[in-house]
Amino acid sequence: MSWFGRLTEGLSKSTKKLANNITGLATGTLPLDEERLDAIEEGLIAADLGPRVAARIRERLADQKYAKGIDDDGVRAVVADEVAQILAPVARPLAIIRKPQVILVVGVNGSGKTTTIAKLARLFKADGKQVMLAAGDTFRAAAIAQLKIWADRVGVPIVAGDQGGDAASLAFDAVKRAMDEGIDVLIIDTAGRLQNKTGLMDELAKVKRVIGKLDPAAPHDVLLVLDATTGQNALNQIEVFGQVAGVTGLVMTKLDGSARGGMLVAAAEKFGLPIHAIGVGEGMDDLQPFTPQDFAAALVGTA
Ligand SMILES: Nc1nc2c(ncn2[C@@H]2O[C@H](COP(=O)(O)OP(=O)(O)OP(=O)(O)O)[C@@H](O)[C@H]2O)c(=O)[nH]1
Repeated sequence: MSWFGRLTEGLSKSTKKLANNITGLATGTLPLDEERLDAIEEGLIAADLGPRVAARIRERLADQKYAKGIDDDGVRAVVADEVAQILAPVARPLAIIRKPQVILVVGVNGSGKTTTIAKLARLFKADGKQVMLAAGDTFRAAAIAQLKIWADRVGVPIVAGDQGGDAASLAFDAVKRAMDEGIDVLIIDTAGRLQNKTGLMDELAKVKRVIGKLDPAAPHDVLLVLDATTGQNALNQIEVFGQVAGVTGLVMTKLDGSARGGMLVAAAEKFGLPIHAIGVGEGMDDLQPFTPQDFAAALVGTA
């Protein structure tokens, strides 16, 4: 199946929810009165697009241009167009422009961090880059073991230590090795214990400080992996990790398991952070960069 096909299929729960919320509110040739505009705005909020995006769309629908009336397809077209406009500045693949480019990957446990690292490694490798992984979640033995399995499957080297080891010194060793071995992209996993915010903050700050000794500009990217099924909670995570780790970009996983895909639009509008890739399934090919128009058309069902 094509990426667009997988995107459409993956987003189907979110599309259905959005359609249910805004269909039948603009029938006939009547102008959109306040009541209908209210209902559409509420429907968009209930589909997780967030109050600010909903208000923007309402404003456009209330525009004089539509005074003669608009039908459901017309409403959908406006929603899709606005969504595409909001996503346009943030839908950006992660560009590899340094050598080595050091990417720190953060996020709570279970968000899809490990598999995202593997999928990104595969994408970069397919692009001809030399990729290396570092098992920086030294807190859990399972995280180290999992990342080793993925490194093996993707066919890239990995720097790993023992459980309980110092994440910063492991990251330092990995950056050093990447420099010595002419690696293009180093992807460093990190622990995701959000429940212990101070510990996490200290650890991430130390990792950044220590690798900064080898390359003051490193890490060049701090990627936050978010689980779309967590809805509003994902927005909170952007705030918390933004403060703790200085997030530079997002990857949103599990859009296929969620009816809350509208949240990606809310996140884009609220934070303006680049969204480098989205995940719409468990398969290795199910994580990809995306185009705003395709995402909007798939989400709103105008494709
Ligand atoms: N349906 C679906 N599942 C996904 C997606 N991305 C990741 N997963 C699954 O989510 C589960 C958790 O992913 P991991 O990569 O292990 O998550 P993690 O954040 O590293 O979790 P821990 O290793 O437990 O910290 C796995 O079963 C993945 O296959 C996605 O886009 N869609």
